[in-house]
Amino acid sequence: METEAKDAKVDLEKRLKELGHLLEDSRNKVKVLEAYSKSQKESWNKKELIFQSLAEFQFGALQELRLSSECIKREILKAQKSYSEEFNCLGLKFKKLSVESENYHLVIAENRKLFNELQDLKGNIRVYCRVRPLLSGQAEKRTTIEHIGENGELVVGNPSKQGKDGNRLFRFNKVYGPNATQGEVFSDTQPLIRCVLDGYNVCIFAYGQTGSGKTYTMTGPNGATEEEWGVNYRALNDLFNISQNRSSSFMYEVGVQIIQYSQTFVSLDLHTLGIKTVSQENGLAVPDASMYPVRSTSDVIELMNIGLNNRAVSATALNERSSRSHSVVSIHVRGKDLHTGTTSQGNLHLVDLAGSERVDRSEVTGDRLREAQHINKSLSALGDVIFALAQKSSHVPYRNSKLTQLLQTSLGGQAKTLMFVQLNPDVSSYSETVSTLKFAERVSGVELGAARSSKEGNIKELMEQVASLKDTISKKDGEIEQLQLLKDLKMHILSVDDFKQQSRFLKRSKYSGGDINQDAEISEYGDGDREDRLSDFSDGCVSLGTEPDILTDEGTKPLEKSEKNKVLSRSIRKLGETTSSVSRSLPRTPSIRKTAATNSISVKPPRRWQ
Ligand SMILES: Nc1ncnc2c1ncn2[C@@H]1O[C@H](COP(=O)(O)OP(=O)(O)OP(=O)(O)O)[C@@H](O)[C@H]1O
Repeated sequence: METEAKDAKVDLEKRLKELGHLLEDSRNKVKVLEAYSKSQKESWNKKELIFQSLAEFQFGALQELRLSSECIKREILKAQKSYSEEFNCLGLKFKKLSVESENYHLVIAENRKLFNELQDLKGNIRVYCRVRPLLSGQAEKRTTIEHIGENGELVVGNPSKQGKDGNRLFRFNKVYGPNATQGEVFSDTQPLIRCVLDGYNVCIFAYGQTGSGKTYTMTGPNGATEEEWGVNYRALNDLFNISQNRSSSFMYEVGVQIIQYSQTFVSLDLHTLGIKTVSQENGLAVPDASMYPVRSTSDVIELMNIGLNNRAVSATALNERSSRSHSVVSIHVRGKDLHTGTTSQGNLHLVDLAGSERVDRSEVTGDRLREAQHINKSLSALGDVIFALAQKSSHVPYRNSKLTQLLQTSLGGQAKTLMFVQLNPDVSSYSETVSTLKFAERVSGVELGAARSSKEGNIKELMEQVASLKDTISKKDGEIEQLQLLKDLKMHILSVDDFKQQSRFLKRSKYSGGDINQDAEISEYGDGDREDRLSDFSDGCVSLGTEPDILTDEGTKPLEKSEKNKVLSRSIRKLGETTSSVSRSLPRTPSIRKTAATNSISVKPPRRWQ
């Protein structure tokens, strides 16, 4: 038992020791845990502080946000208010605009008419003279041109006579010196292009000795840049640009015809002249006389280039690239007014004539000589045709020729014609220069007789026309004022209608215990006053669009129909007087007639042209 007790004691001591170790371990663990929890606590405290400051910061930011959102709300309300005010204002302006736009088309039509009249006043044949510069090979030579005036004067000096005795003065509508650019030359032609779109025929010729710059003026130099473009390209560009700008009110169809009068035609008699194209003669792929629909300048240029490349050209001693044929580019424009449905047809003919030449100087022989003689013959025939037509002679030579027919349309009163007279300033060309100028002087002299008399001799007639134009403008102003008044009346009547309704409502509310002051306020606008104002308007005006009731002194009851009609007819009569006096005072203009069979429009020229 003692042994057992000893063993048990040893066991117990052993266990005690183990327990002591365990206790020690636990104490250590407790210490570690305490340290850990302390550090955790510290970190939590730190985090708490951070959160707190963050929360404070966010709270502050929130406050700021709230303030700014209130500010924004206020701003939005303000903006909304100002928007609605602006919308109201815009609405009013829009109303005004819509009224004005109704008159816009009338004003545009009037403007077009006045523009064409202005062109008429300038005469239906204009002759512009262009002196080309001396070319590099001619730089040493002397010029025959002594003076170019601002108003179309040109003085040419005879190189074989000394001093002023050899000088000769010519007068044209305009003379361009050697430094004139292609753009400057076109600027005076430009107004005529608009006429084509307004249904007129316009014919632009270039005439002059070989090598004097006809092709340069009409087309430009070979491979021309946009700056160097001649009248043809610029005219087409303008034509398409203007038609594009008018596309909201007009629809245009443009067709092009290119006719090359080849050199052989002159050997046929001009009597039997048919349109012969190079293609028909040489089997080349060039446009014939049929019409090609086109949509843009480049379409036309493409066609013209094909024509140009195949134009009969050859070198003479005077021009290394001389045109041996007449070239006519005809642009046919059919327009339709989208508002009225009326149609019009205008044509633009661009004619580059073959150069005239003195056979001995151009050193041509054989076939070329025959050709030159034919060209000269055809140009002198052209002169005869122009004079016969311009002088309204009953005997027009070469009546059946296409060129004569073209000229007939151009000079016969329905068209505006422009002739570029080209000059080579070189002294050796003096005699050709003088004969060209004499030809041009005859052309401008014959037909411009009328135009010039309106410019110089008949200043009185011109003054009268200007005065009547001014009169028309002031009448138009009056009309606009009337229209404005009508608009005001309409607005006024609408507000009176509102007022009527309001008044009825308030009267009703008076009996049902409405505000007496309000009624007193209403009666201040008394019916008599309203009637006065209305009768002021109804005397001078007629209603636009929907017809408002015309009020009697009861204010609410419309006038009897007959009475109303009386007021209206009085107003219409008054307005009619204004418009008829406007139309009476309008100067003579081409009248547009609708032909029943074709439903197309023919433009009757003013009498001065016939
Ligand atoms: N205003 C100008 N500025 C510069 N060069 C010009 C001008 N006018 C003509 N020329 C030049 O003069 C030469 C002859 O011009 P162009 O071929 O146009 O004459 P043309 O009258 O058409 O001749 P033709 O009747 O023989 O065809 C060309 O080399 C052309 O480039």
